[in-house]
Amino acid sequence: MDARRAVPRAQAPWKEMSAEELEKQYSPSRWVVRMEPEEALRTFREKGTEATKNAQATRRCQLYVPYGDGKGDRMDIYFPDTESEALPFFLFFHGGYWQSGSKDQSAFMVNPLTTRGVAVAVVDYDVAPKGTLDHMVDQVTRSIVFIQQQYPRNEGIYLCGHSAGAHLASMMFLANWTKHGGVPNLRGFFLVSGLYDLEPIVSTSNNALLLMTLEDAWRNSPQWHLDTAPAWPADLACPILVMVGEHESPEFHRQSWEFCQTLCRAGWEASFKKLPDMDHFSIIENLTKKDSVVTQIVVQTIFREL
Ligand SMILES: N[C@@H](CC(=O)c1ccccc1NC=O)C(=O)O
Repeated sequence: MDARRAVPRAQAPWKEMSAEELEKQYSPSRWVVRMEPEEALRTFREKGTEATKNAQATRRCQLYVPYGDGKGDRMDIYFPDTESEALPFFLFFHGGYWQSGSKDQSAFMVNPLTTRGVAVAVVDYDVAPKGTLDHMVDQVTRSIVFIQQQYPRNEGIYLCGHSAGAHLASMMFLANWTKHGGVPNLRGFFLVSGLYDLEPIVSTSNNALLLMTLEDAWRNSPQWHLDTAPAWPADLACPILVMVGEHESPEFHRQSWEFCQTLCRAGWEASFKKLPDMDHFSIIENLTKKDSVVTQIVVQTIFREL
């Protein structure tokens, strides 16, 4: 084999795929083994909605908190029973390919985390077609600065994103915090089933509402910009967990693995975790259970840091 051809091929297997195969690789529900795709999506929405209703009925919370002037700049904050502002904060950014999902169906982790003394903020952002990728990245940045300003005594801000939300959280490695008026006390990242190179998605049906150009995809792909990112004021030792389910497509595995390697090369303390038996949706559904592997990983990471 010609070695000069072998290298780029090995780096971008998706470039060799048919349109049909690419579409399948970037359709997470088609890789779920425990049920049919439609049922997996419906179950995920139902469990998220139920967990949110339950969280709002049982926890001390503030709903529709504005983190900016935009109509969509809203978050729900859930608190532990202890009346203190010196808490760790866990910020969750939902998935849905930047075009669906909302805070109202995403409060999966509230009960297990607030019980352990962690405040949870579930953040809304303007999904497409209303919002562009750049706007969503800006909203996520502002939501984090807002928490830092509201709770300056926090014991660490932990970001968790699922899928498209993991992408938005990972864009924070490129953020210019001084421009946004404050350096947040970021202490850890949980990147679940995320996308870090958006170029393959441009030519899939996921782009029909998003309408991102190749240039938008490039600008918003942390995989390609970590080396040249502005120096980060936060402690580089903060843990980053890059997680993916066993039952996800080879492209989702590759995206997580390669991003984790890029983070490590850039000096971050990143680790890759393939969760056995999990798929794109069950990973997050398991955050409702205090004893699940994924909840344990989150809790142990937060409390090891404190
Ligand atoms: N059309 C997608 C839906 C999807 O990917 C998704 C749905 C809910 C929450 C996260 C998702 N994925 C990425 O953001 C699928 O085939 O599964």
